[in-house]
Order: sequence, then structure tokens, then C-alpha cells
Amino acid sequence: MNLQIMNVTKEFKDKKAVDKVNLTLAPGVWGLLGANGAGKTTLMRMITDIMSPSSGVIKYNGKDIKKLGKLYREILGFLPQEFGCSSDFSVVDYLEYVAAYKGIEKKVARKKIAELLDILTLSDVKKKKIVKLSGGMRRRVGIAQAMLNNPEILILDEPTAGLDPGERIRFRNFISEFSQDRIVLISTHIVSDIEYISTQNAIMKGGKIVDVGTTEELVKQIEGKVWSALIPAKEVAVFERKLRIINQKNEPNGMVSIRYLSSNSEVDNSVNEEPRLEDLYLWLFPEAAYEREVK
Ligand SMILES: Nc1ncnc2c1ncn2[C@@H]1O[C@H](COP(=O)(O)OP(=O)(O)OP(=O)(O)O)[C@@H](O)[C@H]1O
Repeated sequence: MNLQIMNVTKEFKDKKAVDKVNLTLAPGVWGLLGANGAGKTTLMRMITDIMSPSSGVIKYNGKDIKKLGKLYREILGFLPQEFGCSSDFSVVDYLEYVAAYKGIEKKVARKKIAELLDILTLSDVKKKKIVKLSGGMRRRVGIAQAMLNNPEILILDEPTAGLDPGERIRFRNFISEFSQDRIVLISTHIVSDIEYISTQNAIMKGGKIVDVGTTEELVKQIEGKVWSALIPAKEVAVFERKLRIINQKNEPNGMVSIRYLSSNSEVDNSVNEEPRLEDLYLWLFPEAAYEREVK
């Protein structure tokens, strides 16, 4: 099974949101990483056939998804970024409604819904109206509706937004298990949510895929560029101006330990650290560190 994105471009009036993207997705979990405006949502909308490319073609097992039409939608599950069912439905009524819409037999749907409610820890709120749920719960209802038809291709746009740490861990384990023989594409700003479950990652910048690889392969390019060091607390502001500090923690005796990115050691006592995917993300998207702070 594969999904080929072939020379796909999407142009809006004055903006090329996706620019000649070529990518072949094989079964596994795919992380789609990129800063705000990189083109992730636009690419996902084209993969789900909600939006048509300005040029290029997307093929599922060698066949144009446009020509597959309904057949393609039957094997597809999608959680849109803006999923926020504002109707008066209860959780279970909503999921039954979506299942009927997707043409899933009632008995099969009931069993699947019960299973998903359990896995996504929504059983206790299944009779509650969706509008009355917390943001994290609503997101999980969104994940459930995307998975009702046991999709071979599952596209999740920012699935972990609003989930608490426990929910995140459950989500990761669940997706890892689910992705056997399926293609799962996840876009997220929370790099740690895909770092350990993604089989491959694709990095987008300015509408283009700039890198593809496993987490281990990708972080190799910043090996030797991630450092930790101890600095006096009173000098933090000075160091902040000259270094790309990505983490800092207060230590005893008026010292602060910092983790920073640089081609060379910039503080005497610096020690090289094992690079992580988040380090690479911040190396490629320095502005993201600022975005995180202001959010
Ligand atoms: N319908 C549209 N009309 C005009 N420009 C658009 C439209 N949709 C997206 N864009 C622009 O295309 C670019 C890519 O947007 P897109 O939403 O795909 O990025 P993204 O990587 O998903 O960002 P985010 O993480 O913030 O959702 C942005 O500059 C955006 O403003």
C-alpha cells in the first residue's frame, strides 16, 4: 500500500501554500512537521481530497484519488484542524450519525463506537452533549469519528492539541498499535508527541518538503550542535541575547543549567548533548521557540 504525492502544488491568489511536493507514504506513522504557515494543513486537505491541487496528482496504490472518489473516501479517516462539532448531538449520537453517513452497518458501528469510546476514555461522557465537553474531550471525539471506518489512511491535523499529558501518552500508544499496515499522517507542533512513534518524518518549510527521514536520521544533522552548560543566574539575560537557548532550569547556588543550539561551544563548561527531534525543529524553525512562548 502506498500514497504518492506527485509534484503537488496549491496556489491561492497571491500565495503558493504548497510548492511542488513529492512524497511517497508507505504504511507506518508519518510525522508532518513545520512552523505555522508551512503548508501542512493545505497538503493534508489535498490528501483527503477536500481541496484540489492547482497542479500535480495524488495516487493511492497507483490510482488517482480523484478517480477513486467514493472508494477512496471509504478507506480514509480525517481529523481536521478546526474540528469542533458545535451541534446539539451527544457523543454517541454524533458518532452513530457519522457512522451512518459513512455507510457503516449499524451493528458494526455500535461495536466500533464502544471500542473507540473505551480506548479514548470517553465512555463516561458518551451521553453528554459535545458542546459541553472540554477541548481535550472534543478533540478525542474528533479522533474517534476519524477512526470509525477502520481507515487504511488516517490523516490527523494537530490531534494532540488540548490533550493532557496522560491523554497524550494513551494517544501515542494507541496510534502506534493502530498503524500496523496503515498509513497514519500526523501534523503537530508538539514534536515530542511524534518523536518516538513516527516511522518517518517529513519536514515542511515555505510550502516545500525540505527533509524526510526517521527521527534518528534527521537528528544526525545537528549532532554536535546541541549543548548543555551551567551559567550564573544573573547572566542569563546576557546569554539569552547571544545564544539560542531552548531550555533553562534553576540549579542550586545561583546557577542555571541551559540547553542551547550552536555550531560551536559558546560557554566554557559546555557538554555535547544527544540531539532530539525538538532540537532539530528549533534549529530549522528558530521562530518556533518564540511562538511557543507567546502561545
Ligand atoms: N484559503 C486560503 N486562501 C489564501 N491563503 C491561504 C489559504 N489557506 C492557506 N493559505 C496560506 O497558505 C499558507 C499555508 O497555510 P497552511 O494552513 O497550510 O499552513 P500550516 O502549516 O498548516 O500552518 P498552521 O500550523 O498554522 O496551521 C499560509 O501562508 C496561509 O496563510
